[in-house]
Amino acid sequence: MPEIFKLGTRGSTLARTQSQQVADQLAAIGGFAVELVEIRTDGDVLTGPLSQMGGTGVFVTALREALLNGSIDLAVHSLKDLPTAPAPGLTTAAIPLRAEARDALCSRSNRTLSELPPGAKVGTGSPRRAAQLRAARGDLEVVDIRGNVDTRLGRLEKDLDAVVLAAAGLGRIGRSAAISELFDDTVMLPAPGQGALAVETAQGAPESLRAALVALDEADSRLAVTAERALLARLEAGCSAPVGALAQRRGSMLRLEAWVGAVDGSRVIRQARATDGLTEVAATLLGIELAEALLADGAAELI
Ligand SMILES: NCc1[nH]cc(CCC(=O)O)c1CC(=O)O
Repeated sequence: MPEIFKLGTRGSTLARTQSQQVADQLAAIGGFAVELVEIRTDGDVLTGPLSQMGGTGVFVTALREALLNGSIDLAVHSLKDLPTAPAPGLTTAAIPLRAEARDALCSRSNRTLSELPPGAKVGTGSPRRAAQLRAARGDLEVVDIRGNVDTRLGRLEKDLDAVVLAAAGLGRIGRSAAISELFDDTVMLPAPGQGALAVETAQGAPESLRAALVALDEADSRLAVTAERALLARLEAGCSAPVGALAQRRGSMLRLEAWVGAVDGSRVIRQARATDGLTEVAATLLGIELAEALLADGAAELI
C-alpha cells in the first residue's frame, strides 16, 4: 500500500490550482500519493468581511488547526497572505521556486498604465497598489474592489477601465492573457512574498514527506522572501499595509528594494540595500537593516 498524504486547501480556484500543482510535484518526487482535502470554515465566517476580501486570515487559521490536529499532513499557502509571526508547532517545510513576483495591469482594450485615459477607473482593494497607482498617475480614480481573481477581472466588462492583480495568481489559473502590462519595479513594488508559496507541515511530519519537501524547496526563492518578510516584520506591518518589497539574487549578492507610501500617493519613501551573505541569517539582517533605514526616513507615519 503506497502512503497517502492529505493536503488541506481552501476551495477557491486559485487555492485548489496551486495546491494541486504542489501535490503533483511532491507525488512525483516522493513516490507517494497526495490527495486534496478542502478545508471549510463555518458559514458565519464565510459570509463575513474576511471571505469577501479573499478571506486569508480565517483560512490560514483553519488550515493550521487542521495541521496541528493531524487531520491534514500539509498545507499550501500564498506566502504574501501569511502573517510574519512564527506559528508554534508548525514548519515552513518548502518554499518552491517563486513565480512572477510583479503586479499586472489588466485593462479594457489592452492599454498600458500610461495609455489609460485621464481619470480612468482602476480597481484594487490593496492600499499598497492604490498608493503606487496614485503616485504614478495622480489623475486616476482608484476604486476599492473585493473578491476572487475572476470576480475582479469581471469588473472590466462592467464598470472599470482596469484592475491590478498579481501576475502569479493570473498565471496559476491560466488567465495570463488578460495582462496588458507587467509593472516594472520603478512603478510598483509587489507585496512581500508575492508570487511565492509556502508549504507548511506540523513538526514531526513523516520522513518520506519531509524528504520530498526538502527537494521542492528552492534556495534563492527562500532567501528573497526571507529578506522581504523580515523587513515587513520589523516595520510591524501586515499584508494590507502600503509596503512593497522585492529581493532578487544578482550573482553573489542579494539585493532588496522597498517602498512605503501614503495611501493618497502624496508621500513615498524608497530605498535599497544589498548583502553578499547568501544565508537565511544574512537575508533576515538585510530586511531588518532596510526596515530601519525606512523608519529613519519616517516610514512609521505612513504605515
Ligand atoms: N490577497 C489575494 C491573493 N493572494 C495570493 C494571490 C496570488 C498571488 C500570489 O500568490 O502571490 C492573490 C491575488 C492577488 O493579489 O492578485
